[in-house]
Amino acid sequence: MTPMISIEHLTKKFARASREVTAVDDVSFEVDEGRTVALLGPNGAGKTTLFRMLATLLTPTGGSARVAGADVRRDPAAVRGHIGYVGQMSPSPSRGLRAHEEIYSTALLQGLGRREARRRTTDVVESFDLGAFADSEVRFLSGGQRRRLDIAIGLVHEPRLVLLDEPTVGLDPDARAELWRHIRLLQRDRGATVLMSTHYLEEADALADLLLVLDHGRIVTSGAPRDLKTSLAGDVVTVRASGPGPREWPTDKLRSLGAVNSATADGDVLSLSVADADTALAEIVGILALEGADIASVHVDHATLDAIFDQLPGRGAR
Ligand SMILES: Nc1ncnc2c1ncn2[C@@H]1O[C@H](COP(=O)(O)OP(=O)(O)OP(=O)(O)O)[C@@H](O)[C@H]1O
Repeated sequence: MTPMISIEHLTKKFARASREVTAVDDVSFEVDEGRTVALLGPNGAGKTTLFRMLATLLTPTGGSARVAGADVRRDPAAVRGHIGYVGQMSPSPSRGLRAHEEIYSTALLQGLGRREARRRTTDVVESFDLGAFADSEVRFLSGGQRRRLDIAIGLVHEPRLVLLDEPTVGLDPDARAELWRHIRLLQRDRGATVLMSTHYLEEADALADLLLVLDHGRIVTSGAPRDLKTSLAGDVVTVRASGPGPREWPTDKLRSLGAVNSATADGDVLSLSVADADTALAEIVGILALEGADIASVHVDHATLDAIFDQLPGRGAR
């Protein structure tokens, strides 16, 4: 099956007065239809440049990018027909247009007939809860309202590939939750493929089934959120003993378990580093029970994506 996104050795250099900047540096990856992929990376990592090349708004300096088999350089019109792109910056509104008119005119521009354009406009106004300001002129909308409108405009023609560059920036918690729900529906009900960038790790964790971490234009790590967390960070299990008296924790036995990376004891407290607490906990508690340990509490700190980010090369320098 043709992948929805196929990128090979994609490179973009910008010529600046004094030097050349390589914004995207020999990036290759594929995304199958129906997946949700999050691009993570610090400011200036190259995320927006990558999106803009996929959206045919920037020409690559080297390598290739294809969307549903269509090449961004050779067949930009076909690429545009497949994608909905919501950039970081809102396009300037057409003078005097109201929110629902802006959506409708975009639907017409995308080649939909009038009746279908009207139906889809009503659909997105409803699903993005834009009713309260659908009749307002676009230039009078607040930043968050404008963001929701941009997203509705990007989705009105029901694209197969949705490109969302930091979609939840500026949204209040309700609007953000609503957008999360929408992204999940896009994937579940319509089988859409989503490529999104975000600075919110919990957002990537909640929505994406693959994370690509970009730094200085290159992919520095990639994988499913759960795999990255267990392989790079791991969970910490803390066990506290109850009652007074000296403790003899069975640290050697615990260390011999495949799932346990390390076990250290300090008085009443035993600390274990494990790849995945959900699967390791039963064995750990089983050994402690066999050894007659008096357990007062067991606490699990699940690995977070922040921990992975802290480990990335050059992280501390920024
Ligand atoms: N039009 C341009 N001309 C020159 N340099 C550019 C241009 N656009 C981007 N760059 C440079 O390319 C690099 C990557 O920028 P890009 O906007 O793609 O990063 P980003 O990961 O999207 O950052 P952010 O998280 O801040 O949005 C930066 O060094 C940026 O200054």
